[in-house]
Amino acid sequence: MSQDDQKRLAGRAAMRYVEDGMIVGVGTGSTVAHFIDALAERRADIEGAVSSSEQSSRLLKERGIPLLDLNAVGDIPLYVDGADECDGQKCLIKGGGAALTREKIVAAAARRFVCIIDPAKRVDVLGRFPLPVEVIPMARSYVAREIVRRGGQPVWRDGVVTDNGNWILDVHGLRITAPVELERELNQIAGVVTVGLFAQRRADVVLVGAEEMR
Ligand SMILES: O=C[C@H](O)[C@H](O)[C@H](O)COP(=O)(O)O
Repeated sequence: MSQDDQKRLAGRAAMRYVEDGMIVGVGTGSTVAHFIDALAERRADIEGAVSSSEQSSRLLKERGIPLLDLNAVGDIPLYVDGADECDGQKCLIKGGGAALTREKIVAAAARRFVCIIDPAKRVDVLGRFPLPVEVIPMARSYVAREIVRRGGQPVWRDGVVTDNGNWILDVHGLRITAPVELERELNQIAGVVTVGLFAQRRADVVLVGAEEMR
């Protein structure tokens, strides 16, 4: 089974958490694209979707799913999103697609976070995937130096501008054994907008796309 098939199975499996009349928070990425396809089949049953990126907003619009403004809806019952890595405590690395900030906002506003991944994303210790950090452009060099002081090797994702007009540093060389503490610490560096560690608000449910889901 291909990795894309595994993503499709995970995306479709998340539909069991979607209830009639619901407002659904929608993440970003190739696994979420499969979820959006499945959600489109039930678009008449739901109230609409709160999107976490311009990319997902486009997909949702193309499939006729009403887009809702987070400021107008308050808390949302369900958020479905992928991840770049997931450990045994449901802590995640996210932001490989640069959507981490809006993803973190929608996840924070959601009562339940269902994470959809293929098996390659599961790890014992987070950090093999470089940790994305969104930074205010003028702070790039300062934040990079602060990260080096903490043992990381930041690499600027040159040419990428986030939906919020900011830049991304990908931090290599971390072995993240205390994700909550690291998330808190990196968040406090001036100029950091969002750390792609989802540990304080981690997933509630993780669905791993695999053959036995068929
Ligand atoms: O910024 C992107 C997001 O955090 C994605 O959820 C993450 O990169 C996983 O994407 P994919 O499902 O394409 O592997």
